[in-house]
Amino acid sequence: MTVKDILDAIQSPDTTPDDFAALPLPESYRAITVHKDETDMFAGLTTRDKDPRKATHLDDVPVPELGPGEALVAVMASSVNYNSVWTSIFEPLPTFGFLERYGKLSELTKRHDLPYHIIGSDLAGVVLRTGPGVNAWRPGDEVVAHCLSVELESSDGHNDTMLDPEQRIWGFETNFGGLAEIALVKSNQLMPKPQHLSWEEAAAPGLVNSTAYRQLVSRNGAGMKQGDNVLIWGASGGLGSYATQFALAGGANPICVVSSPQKAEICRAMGAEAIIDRTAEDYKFWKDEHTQDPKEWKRFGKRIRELTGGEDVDIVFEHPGRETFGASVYVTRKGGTIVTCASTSGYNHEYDNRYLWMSLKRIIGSHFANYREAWEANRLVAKGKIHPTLSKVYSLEETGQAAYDVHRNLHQGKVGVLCLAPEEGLGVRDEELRAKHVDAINRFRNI
Ligand SMILES: C/C=C/C(=O)SCCNC(=O)CCNC(=O)[C@H](O)C(C)(C)COP(=O)(O)OP(=O)(O)OC[C@H]1O[C@@H](n2cnc3c(N)ncnc32)[C@H](O)[C@@H]1OP(=O)(O)O
Ligand SMILES: NC(=O)C1=CN([C@@H]2O[C@H](COP(=O)(O)OP(=O)(O)OC[C@H]3O[C@@H](n4cnc5c(N)ncnc54)[C@H](OP(=O)(O)O)[C@@H]3O)[C@@H](O)[C@H]2O)C=CC1
Repeated sequence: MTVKDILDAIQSPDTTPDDFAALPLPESYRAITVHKDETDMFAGLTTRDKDPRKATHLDDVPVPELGPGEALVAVMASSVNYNSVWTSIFEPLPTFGFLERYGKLSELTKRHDLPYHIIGSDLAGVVLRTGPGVNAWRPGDEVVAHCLSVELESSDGHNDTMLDPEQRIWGFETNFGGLAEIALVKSNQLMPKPQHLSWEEAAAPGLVNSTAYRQLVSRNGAGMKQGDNVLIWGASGGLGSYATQFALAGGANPICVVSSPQKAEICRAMGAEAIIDRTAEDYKFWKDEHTQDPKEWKRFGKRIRELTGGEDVDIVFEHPGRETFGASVYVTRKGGTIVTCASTSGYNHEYDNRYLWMSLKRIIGSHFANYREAWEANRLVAKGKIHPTLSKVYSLEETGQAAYDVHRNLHQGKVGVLCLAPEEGLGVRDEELRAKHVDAINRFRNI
């Protein structure tokens, strides 16, 4: 039995759930990994010069043992997220420390502590096997997986599963991730695959869509409402392309920050009107490595007021971090919210706290999404209200290049990866819904 037999079963319209359940598992499968004995390979290089193409490998790995509450999924397609960039440049920490810590939790979690880390936090595919105690899913189900892994043995996580002390991001802080032909997930990561999308389209939104939903829409995040002015950094990037769609679909007014006319055009095509090209307008929030320039914050704020008819922003959707955070705090309106989920340009932020406390602003930390939030975000995709922002698709062998593109900000929206799927465009089950939205689905393609 090889993965090819699994692919044949998936591609045959006659395969029944019982047939899937009876398929023997292969001994090994191909997966994108980083290696524990290579975590020092970039010593002395700047972050920019660390090259994911050098650290990622395509390895044959054994199929992991399936535990209670878990599922093995045949991965048709995945996508590159920035967390895989972090893993593959070993910043801010090598992810093997996370695997070691997880491995200490129980006999079963020891499986994750390996000298290789199979990365990737998105997938679209087909359930192959479910472990004891899984009743909601069965072999043959076409699924996507969100990336929240929780144990939920402590009471702490039972109001909001993101607060579980054993909360981890699958494929980043756990092993057996989605950039592979087979993945191991907990069954409470599974969600129905949107039927009008191909495998690679369905795999693209997952992580960023769920994150943007919690960060911007959910009451656990900024709780955006109709009419809010929302400043969105990187508005055509991974997170930003979903934040922009949520703002527009929710009756808010996105102010989209991008770095090229091409990206400005994509935002316009999504329906945004207020757009700032940060490169053309040449904002320099930092005079040097240690000193910010409040005059530049003010120039940026004036530009926002020009675009909004004199209003300041209710919400800033933050993730660039150190480079932009001072400006983000400054331009937020009295009583407004800065909601942050990342620090791409540096995690030691500086801002003038007078503008925070005197104007009663709030900074909210947000991280991924709980199952319910991920489910709601996926439901919006399945209903054709939010669309994938897939621009380019790579083969599994080319994942290093795909991660390099994201690291160097050469990409638009999301970058997809074909795992078992032999070509793009497969897996669409609802042609009618697709036809209704096909232009929006293809908006980011090949630009
Ligand atoms: C979905 C996609 C998401 C993304 O893309 S996010 C972007 C990518 N992710 C990242 O860049 C994050 C990477 N993660 C990290 O950098 C680290 O993960 C953290 C800095 C977040 C945490 O570091 P750590 O070393 O795991 O945690 P500590 O809090 O420093 O814990 C170490 C020891 O310190 C103890 N400790 C924690 N809080 C306190 C406290 N308040 N007072 C005293 N001690 C404390 C702990 O218990 C533990 O102890 P003991 O080593 O003995 O187990
Ligand atoms: N905590 C969580 O749950 C999550 C955290 N993240 C983190 O969020 C960050 C962004 O992820 P994602 O959106 O997928 O990445 P992308 O690279 O796809 O998009 C980010 C965009 O931000 C803009 N940007 C980058 N650097 C700067 C800067 N210095 N100043 C202003 N704008 C900048 C760029 O847009 P442009 O050049 O057009 O301005 C870029 O396209 C990453 O660090 C990632 O790890 C992501 C998902 C979940």
